[in-house]
Amino acid sequence: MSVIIEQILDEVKYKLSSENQVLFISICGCADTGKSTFAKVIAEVLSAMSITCNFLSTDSFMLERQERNKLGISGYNPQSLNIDALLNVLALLRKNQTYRYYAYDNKTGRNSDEGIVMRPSKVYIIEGIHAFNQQIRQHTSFGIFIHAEDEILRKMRLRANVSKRGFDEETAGEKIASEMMEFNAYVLPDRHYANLIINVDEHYSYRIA
Ligand SMILES: Nc1ncnc2c1ncn2[C@@H]1O[C@H](COP(=O)(O)OP(=O)(O)OP(=O)(O)O)[C@@H](O)[C@H]1O
Ligand SMILES: O=C(CO)[C@H](O)[C@H](O)COP(=O)(O)O
Repeated sequence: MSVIIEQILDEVKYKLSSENQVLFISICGCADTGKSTFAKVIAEVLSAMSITCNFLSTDSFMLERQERNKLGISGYNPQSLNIDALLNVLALLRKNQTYRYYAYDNKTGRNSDEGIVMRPSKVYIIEGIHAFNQQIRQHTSFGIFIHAEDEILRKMRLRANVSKRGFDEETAGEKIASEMMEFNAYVLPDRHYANLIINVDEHYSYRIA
């Protein structure tokens, strides 16, 4: 992991010095591959080096779970994303404006009522299953895709459906097959846009692909 973080740090430092503006990094990949955990680690390491960094999940701009279920779509379906709201936020952040957002909570399937204030920073990490959306890509300078074999992705989802989402063992596996079909159709093809592809295993061990 530390070698990967070092590579990302080098890239961030280079981009910050050459682009001289707010830097957006994106982290994309299948559900539960550790994107938000990875984003937090990068943000902490950068902050420790006095490079201010915040992160934002595209989940916070998706239809809530109940609405997706009503439409019969998973989060991977682009129809689930409020792209205009997300683009407005990126425009605000680029102008160094403070922004309050309502984070999506996988346990409740809803956005939290309590806002999180995001203060201006030099680097923003946009992480989530829509982080490589075509219109988001226009704003990002460096894209990371976290990937694994299909079987491992299913295992991770099953485990997180219990531990992170609080589903019971019986319902935990119900939607995985249809969700994976939408992941393969809508998200996976965009991995080609990544500057860095990282493979993850079921123990959250990361290596550069
Ligand atoms: N390095 C790690 N070591 C151990 N467990 C981890 C690690 N990274 C993530 N996890 C666990 O795996 C689960 C998924 O992680 P996380 O929420 O970061 O994934 P994600 O890709 O952001 O998910 P989402 O689909 O909500 O975007 C969580 O329960 C988290 O605690
Ligand atoms: O959208 C997803 C997959 O479909 C992602 O897992 C996202 O984190 C939100 O999903 P969920 O409502 O299933 O917790």
